[in-house]
Amino acid sequence: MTADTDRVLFFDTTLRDGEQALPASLSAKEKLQIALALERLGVDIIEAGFPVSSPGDFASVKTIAQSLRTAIPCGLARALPADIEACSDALKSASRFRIHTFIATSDIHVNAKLRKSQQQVVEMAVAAVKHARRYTDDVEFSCEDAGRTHIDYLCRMVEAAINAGASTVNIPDTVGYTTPTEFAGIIESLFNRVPNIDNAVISVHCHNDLGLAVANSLAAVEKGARQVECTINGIGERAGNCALEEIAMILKTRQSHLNLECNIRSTEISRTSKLVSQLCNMPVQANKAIVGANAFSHSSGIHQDGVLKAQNTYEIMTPESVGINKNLLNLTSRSGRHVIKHRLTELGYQSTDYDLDTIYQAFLQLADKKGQVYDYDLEALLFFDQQKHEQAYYQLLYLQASSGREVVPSATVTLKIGEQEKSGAAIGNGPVDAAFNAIITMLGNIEVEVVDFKLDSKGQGADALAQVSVILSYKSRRFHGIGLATDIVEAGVKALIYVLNNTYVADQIDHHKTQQERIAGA
Ligand SMILES: CC(=O)SCCNC(=O)CCNC(=O)[C@H](O)C(C)(C)COP(=O)(O)OP(=O)(O)OC[C@H]1O[C@@H](n2cnc3c(N)ncnc32)[C@H](O)[C@@H]1OP(=O)(O)O
Ligand SMILES: CC(C)C(=O)C(=O)O
Repeated sequence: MTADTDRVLFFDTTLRDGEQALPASLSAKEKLQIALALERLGVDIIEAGFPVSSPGDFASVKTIAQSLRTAIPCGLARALPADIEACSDALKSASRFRIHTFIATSDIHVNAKLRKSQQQVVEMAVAAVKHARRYTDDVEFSCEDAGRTHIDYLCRMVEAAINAGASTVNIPDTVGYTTPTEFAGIIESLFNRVPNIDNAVISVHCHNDLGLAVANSLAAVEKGARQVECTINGIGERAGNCALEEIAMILKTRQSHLNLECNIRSTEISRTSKLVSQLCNMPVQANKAIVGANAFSHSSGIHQDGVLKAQNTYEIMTPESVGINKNLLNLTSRSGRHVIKHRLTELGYQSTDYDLDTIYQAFLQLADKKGQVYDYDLEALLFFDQQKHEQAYYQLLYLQASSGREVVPSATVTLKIGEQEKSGAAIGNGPVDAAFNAIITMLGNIEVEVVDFKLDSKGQGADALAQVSVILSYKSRRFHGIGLATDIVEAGVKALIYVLNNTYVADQIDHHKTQQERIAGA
């Protein structure tokens, strides 16, 4: 395969380099599922495995080779006849396929690992490429650890591999050692010094040991490399490989600057990333570029306001472009009024339904306690609007409750009742009961009876808001009140105070009526 000058080929090695580093191996069915997803994503070449390594890998490379329609299947082989033959056997049912053979070229690897001379390694490389060419025209040769290889020897290797028939020559930064300028320099030197370089596509395969895999791949592409080897979510040996989604979105987002194209259908990125993450049991960090849970979410008021006014203030690409439905505006204590209003509008509330400042203050208090505030929290705040009792007759000033195994539950409560402050303490069969007993004792000769108490969780998880609903019997009538808090005891006490205020208001109305009747009767 040859590359257009302005097109970068995507060689995905999720199933080979990525799979090497998994905590548990993938089943053949899972590998096929990933291969088909990669094809749908628009990957040009899929490295499906290392056929000589095990019967299982051989079989799964074979199945993938039989199943792909547009992507070219590829297998990896050391510069050894048996590896190359296994590769060819696994791939040969495909109408076209690539054999990828490699040998290390850095002094460290040649001397310490291969224990051969440079001349022997060149000879092995040439023999391997020629051997692979017996089975296919599409042969890729890699100079393992090229990033740490002396440039003169690297030029010699690349020239020899191309002469032997390699149509793609890959320059791996196997241990992620180089910096972008250095790596760009290596690629530039190869283009300047290798006489037959135009007869092959130059590829790069960068590892992420220093977090530079994507930067190094981009630097190489800017110097003329036209194939990038990458993996979904950047998985791979040690710190992983160049992340496909990142390099693809760089090419797309900065197209006018780079003038390069690729076949990747970016709207498939999110789906493919999730599939690989799930099947490989490799969670994606939230702040990972492109596919992290936070990649298209905004959490601070100034950003949220900006994005609501014009999305491109804080988004250089749209979530839709990578297959994500829409951005997320997280409600936290760093959020501002604009986003609260926006979210309430989305939830169907009109600005006349609430007082924004009041809701915002309640939201901040909750956000400081909870961190993230969800839609259901916001609706609960709006609906129950605890603030309306701020000037009420009964107000909660202090609450402390204790309970536990082998502990007698007790509570201390301070209330403002009219103009007076009153405190009380009591025990109960639980902390809520103790707090209720403390309050009811403080009421003196006002006789109330709790006839119903219901506890509900507003939201999911252990940090959900507690919502308590209390029905009180007072003067043969029933009164209802609701309380909402992150703390169950506080929610209960708030509900009781709410309902006590209702009884107080009822008394006032009765008193007013009696007075009116007296005036009318006089
Ligand atoms: C940079 C990379 O990611 S390269 C790919 C790495 N991936 C893998 O290794 C996964 C698949 N590997 C395997 O299943 C096994 O390692 C096998 C089947 C390939 C080999 O297994 P074994 O024969 O038991 O050898 P082992 O893995 O212990 O050692 C590797 C041997 O290959 C040699 N070797 C390493 N690379 C090459 C190469 N490119 N060409 C020829 N020989 C090589 C080593 O020098 C060593 O040889 P020695 O036994 O003469 O010392
Ligand atoms: C086999 C080669 C391409 C490799 O995986 C590496 O050098 O990291």
